Amino acid sequence: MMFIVFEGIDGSGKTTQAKLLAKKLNAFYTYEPTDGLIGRLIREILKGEKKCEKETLALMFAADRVEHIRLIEEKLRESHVVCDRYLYSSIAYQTSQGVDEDFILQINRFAKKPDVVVLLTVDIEEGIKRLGKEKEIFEKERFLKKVQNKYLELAKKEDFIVIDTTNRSIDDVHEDVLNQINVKL
Ligand SMILES: Nc1ncnc2c1ncn2[C@@H]1O[C@H](COP(=O)(O)OP(=O)(O)OP(=O)(O)O)[C@@H](O)[C@H]1O
Ligand SMILES: Cc1cn([C@H]2C[C@H](O)[C@@H](COP(=O)(O)O)O2)c(=O)[nH]c1=O
Repeated sequence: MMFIVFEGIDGSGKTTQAKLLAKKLNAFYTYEPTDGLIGRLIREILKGEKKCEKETLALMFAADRVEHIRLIEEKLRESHVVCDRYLYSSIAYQTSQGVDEDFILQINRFAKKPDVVVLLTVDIEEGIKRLGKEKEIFEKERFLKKVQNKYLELAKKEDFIVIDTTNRSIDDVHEDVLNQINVKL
């Protein structure tokens, strides 16, 4: 069974594409931050309702992931798993916040390596337009530019599938995802 991860900046189309792929493969769809105890607290911080140090937030994402990996491993016994954000979100977003990369890698050293990572990119302005009005703390143009650059750096090192979604329909991107995943397998 395959563990497939979707990554990309806010508004790049991850949730849309991860759900379409999961449906196509009859796979289990899941996401981070999770709906668990720690994931719910993280979402309050992302909305700006609560505040903490950036290192504390990095630790919370890692703790949420520890819990999540149990579920992923259980599901992988019976089906493919498609995960909307994972470890690479921590590397891209938390280093862009100024957290030390080695610290992030250390606290995530338990993380199971995915079989395939699909990085969706988008023109930053288009991505922000797709998100509508309610903004979370990371949904700012300059910050997302930095995050996308970090993702592209990781993509080269880790051999991700990279698909640009700018000015492309959801169906067109979905076709591309299917074709590129087939090539990888
Ligand atoms: N290729 C596309 N063209 C136009 N709109 C799109 C495209 N893909 C997704 N959208 C729309 O953009 C919005 C955000 O999409 P989606 O939730 O999939 O992005 P995301 O990357 O998961 O965002 P976030 O990280 O903020 O959750 C949705 O309204 C979705 O329908
Ligand atoms: C897993 C993870 C997520 N983030 C950030 C990225 C996004 O801005 C939000 C999650 O929002 P989404 O709309 O559900 O995609 O959290 C992060 O900074 N670090 C992480 O590890």
